[in-house]
Parts: sequence; structure tokens; C-alpha cells
Amino acid sequence: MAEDSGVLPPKENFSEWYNDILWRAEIMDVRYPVKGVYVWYPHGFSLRRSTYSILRELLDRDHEETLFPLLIPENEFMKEAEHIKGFEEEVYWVTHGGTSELDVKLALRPTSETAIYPMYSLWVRSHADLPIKYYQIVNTFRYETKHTRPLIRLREITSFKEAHTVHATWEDAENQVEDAIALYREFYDRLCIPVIISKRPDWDKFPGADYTIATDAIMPDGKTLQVGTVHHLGDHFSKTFEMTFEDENGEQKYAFQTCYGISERCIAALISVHGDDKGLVLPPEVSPVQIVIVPIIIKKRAEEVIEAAQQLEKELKDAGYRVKTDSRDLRPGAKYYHWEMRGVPLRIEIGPRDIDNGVVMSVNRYGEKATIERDNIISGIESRLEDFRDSMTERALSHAKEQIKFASNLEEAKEAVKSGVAIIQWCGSEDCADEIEKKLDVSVLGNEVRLDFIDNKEGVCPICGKPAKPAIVARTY
Ligand SMILES: Nc1ncnc2c1ncn2[C@@H]1O[C@H](COS(=O)(=O)NC(=O)[C@@H](N)CS)[C@@H](O)[C@H]1O
Ligand SMILES: [Zn+2]
Repeated sequence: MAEDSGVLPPKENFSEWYNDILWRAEIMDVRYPVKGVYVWYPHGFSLRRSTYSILRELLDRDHEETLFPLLIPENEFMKEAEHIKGFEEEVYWVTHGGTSELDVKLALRPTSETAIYPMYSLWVRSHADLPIKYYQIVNTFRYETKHTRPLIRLREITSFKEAHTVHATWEDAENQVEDAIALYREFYDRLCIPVIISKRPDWDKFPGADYTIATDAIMPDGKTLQVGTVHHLGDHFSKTFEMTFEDENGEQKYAFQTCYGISERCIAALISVHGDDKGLVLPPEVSPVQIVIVPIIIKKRAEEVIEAAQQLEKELKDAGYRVKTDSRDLRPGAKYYHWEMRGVPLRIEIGPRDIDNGVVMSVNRYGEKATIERDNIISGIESRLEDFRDSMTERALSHAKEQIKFASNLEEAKEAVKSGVAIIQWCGSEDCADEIEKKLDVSVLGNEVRLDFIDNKEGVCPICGKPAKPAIVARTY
């Protein structure tokens, strides 16, 4: 599909680099004739599958996966006032079945609260039924009017993981919020992506929620990407949907809820945070191809080298690795270019001299070489992949730390947000946030920032002079 002609723009031209890499690394084809809707190439789909299997692994520890309908009847969708206000401009409606008009129009789920909670209301009877911890991974639809962008701002979100939990008390739901945050942190650690966790200001919380805790990644252009959110829903939705349970004393009580979502923005962050001028750089755990074997064919011993490569591929496959041998009739450099573009973490070169010396040459995606004894190839490969993953994490973390700057005044903050996130003092008032957003052309992303190198020491708001706490501000996607 993607011809290896032309050159990927340098990553510092991030917007062009991002658009180019989506087709050169065969992630997505953006030519589908509906705005904000895109097609997964098989390579991209394999990356999606490995990434979401990590998410499922973490969720399946104490959640159960379910599947609810896509279509939501208008009367259910319109029940929760806040929720409607938040989504009425974004929801798609189905009004006809064939040529006949539907008597009740149906929403395409923008998120599934109003599909799920009427059913939860039937299922929740007693405190013994609680907690409920279900999730689904589905496509959702939002009529985004801002600039749409593949993986980042879609009209069809193809990989929307949404968890919806039900609890007996507000505190139980609050503990669930903390569990969800820990799960998100672990998920992004597995993807070697540094994230900033903070509490969104009230005017930015999820429609119908008590509060929202967000997870933000910092993109190469310094703008942040919200890559996950956790919402404490209080009892707003349970009152709307009559979700009550009989408590230990036989009294009817409204339940308390949380919901938390991640979309394919996690893939956008994976591509953007780790990629470089040569293409994708992927953590071994999610890379569609983990190892590519490139036989170094010298005429007189070609047979022997091909045979050695096939034997090696078989051993690696039997050990469970996703491995390919590139024996195309191309010069080695063209092969290296092809697999580096696709983010393959480790390349194994094998030629006559290596066979004679009982070794193979391994080159990781950062170009770091090391020979591996042929006799303990599996443990050699395993440690090379682990070291590579660790260096991915270190590189991403040190880069993120450069992109996060303390600002003791708005001038410093204005400078800092050109390349990333500024940490400023903010009193928490909406008026001061408006002032800050106008002056700096940023978003006040939130406070109660959870970063180990930030001490949440009291300060003074640069606008009103009142006592303040650290908050993060940045340009955003
Ligand atoms: N148009 C979009 N394209 C891609 N990802 C999106 C889009 N809109 C939201 N997201 C992602 O989906 C996450 C969850 O969406 S949300 O509106 O914040 N939360 C919910 O919908 C809740 N019901 C949690 S399940 C967001 O944090 C964001 O990362
Ligand atoms: Zn203030």
C-alpha cells in the first residue's frame, strides 16, 4: 500500500510528519469519503489490537466486558439535563428505517450512559448486587465541529473503551475513581508514555459529573492531548434513571457511579511521543512486528544464509515473538528503511561471518548494535527488547520533563507554553482562569496535579493575588 518513495518530513514539522506517517507506516487511510471517519490499515489495526489487549488485561482483573446497543431512543437520551446540554450539538440521529420515518428517533451513542443506565436500573436491586464494574470497547459517534484529525478528533471514535461502575456510597465511587486513575497510569506506563494527571476545572468536567480527573500527554509540538478521563458521577444519573438498591437496613437508596473512557487517542500519543525522523518507534509489547531478520546474502553462501535465517525465524516464532524475515531482492539499506518506518524494535542481521562465529548482529530501532550468541538467542533477544523498552521510557520521560516548566509569572508561562506545559499558581476561580486563558491563549487544564516532581505548595494567584495552588496550563488538541 504505502510505496517507500519520498521522504518523511522531519518530526519538528509535527503536523506534516504526523499526516505522512499515518500512511507511510500503514496505520490509517484518511481518504474515506466521510469527514472525521478513517480506515484502519492492517498494520495499524494490529497495533490497535495489541494496545487494547493491554487495556483489557488490566480491566479484566476486576471488571467484566459487556456490549450495549449502538442506538439510543430519544426519550432515554434526553433524560439527564446536563448530559443533553453537553452533547446536544454532537449527537447523530437516525430518523428513518428504510423509507419509513421512525416513530422514535434514535441517537448514535456519543457515549453510552443513556444506553446502559436504564438497564443498570433493571439490574440493581440490592446492595448485594453492588459494585457493578462493566466496560465495553465500541465505536461511538460525535459530530465534532472543530478541526477533525485521524486518531485525535474523530466523528466516529472506533476504539472507545468506556467503563461504567455502580456503588453503594459516594466514597466507594471515589475509591473506584482512584482505582481507575491507577489503571490508566499503569496502561500508559506499559506504552512508555508519560502522562500528567490533574483535576479538570468544574466548567470542563464531564456533563452530569461531580468531578473529572483527566490524563494528558504532551505532544511533540508542546500541545497536550487528553488521553483519558475518569468521572465521579455522584448520584445524578442514578436519580435520573431511578437506579435504587435496598441497603442492609432494607431502605431504598440511590446508587453512586463512575465512568471512565479512553479512545484511540492512546494510539495517537504512542505514534507522536515515540516516533522520530525515520518513522514509528514502538514498544516491543505492542509492535505488530517485534523482530525483523535481514539475511546478508553473499553469492557463494546464499543457500546457507537463507537456511540459517529460516531456522532462526522458526525458533523465534516458537518462542512466541512476532517475527518476519525480509528476503526481498532489495539492498539491505532499503530493507532497514522499510522496517524502521514501521517501528520494528529489533533487527537481526545474519551473514556468513556471523554463522562462522556462532553469533547474530542485533540492531535496535535507535541504531544501537550488539552481537548475540546464537546458542542463547532467546534470552539474548529478550534482554535486548527489555533494554530497548526501558530506553524508550527514559527518553520519553526526560523529554516530557523538558516540556513541563514552572512559571513564577505569566510572562514565564507565555514562554513555557510555546513548547509544552506551564505550571502556574491559580486560585481556582473561573474569572482568573478566563484572564489567564485570554492572556496566554491557553487552556487551564486543571489543578490537584499528580506529578512526583511537583510539591503542591501554596502560592499566590498571578491575577487576583489570593492564595493559590499549582495548576497546569497549555495549548491543547
Ligand atoms: N472526538 C473524539 N475523538 C477521539 N477521542 C475522543 C473524542 N472525544 C473524546 N475523546 C476521548 O475520549 C475520552 C472519553 O470521553 S469523555 O467525553 O471525556 N468521557 C466520556 O465519554 C465518559 N462517558 C467516560 S466513558 C476523552 O478523554 C478523550 O480522550
Ligand atoms: Zn485568582
